[in-house]
Amino acid sequence: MPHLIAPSVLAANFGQLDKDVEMLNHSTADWIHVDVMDGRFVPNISFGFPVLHAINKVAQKPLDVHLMIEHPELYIEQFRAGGASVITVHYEACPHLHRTVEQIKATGAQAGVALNPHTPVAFLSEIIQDLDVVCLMSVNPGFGGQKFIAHTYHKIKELKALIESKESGCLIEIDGGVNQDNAPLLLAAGADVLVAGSYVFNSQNPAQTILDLKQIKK
Ligand SMILES: O=C(CO)[C@H](O)[C@H](O)COP(=O)(O)O
Repeated sequence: MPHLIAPSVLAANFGQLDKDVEMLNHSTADWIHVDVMDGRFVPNISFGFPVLHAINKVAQKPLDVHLMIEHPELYIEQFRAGGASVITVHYEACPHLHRTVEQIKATGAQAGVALNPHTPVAFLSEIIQDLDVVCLMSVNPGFGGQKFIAHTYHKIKELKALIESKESGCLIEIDGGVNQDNAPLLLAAGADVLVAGSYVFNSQNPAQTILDLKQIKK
């Protein structure tokens, strides 16, 4: 399967979010990654429902909604109603992860689970068959523009082995500090979806940058 590119609108220009989403519509981006932060699970606050609705009005690509929030189970249906196609919750925020994953799937959305950099891949061994996406955080969540953490490569390999051993069809998504230098190595290690925020939106030509990431050979 060709890899997917999911630009993160956390790094978009807020004065022209609608124009940036229009640009993504006409680009080779596959998904639009929306980071939701609550100021509790992570030390930053980003989008809530009104912004998600505004993005969804313009977006013609699936919205990949990443919930960096405590108690995500309280809001799953609202995020789905706001246009989320993929809903990703954090392993570290979900004591009843199986129930929360079932709740996401019951809405018709694809279910993702994100792991912080320090969380072992093996913690997903009993739920990997139920997941559509595993998002490996390659920075500590909360902010765009951080430095990529290199031990992500070995987590990708471990996750790939777990997915194969359990015959799961889930995708491996990498989020944080992705750029043209590390993207080929991430894909070679087994990544399927690359989230990129500042690398795309701070570039001279974001659509071309997305195309360049898309055209990397595995
Ligand atoms: O939200 C994030 C961390 O919580 C991500 O880093 C963001 O989705 C991507 O931004 P960047 O490519 O600038 O790291």
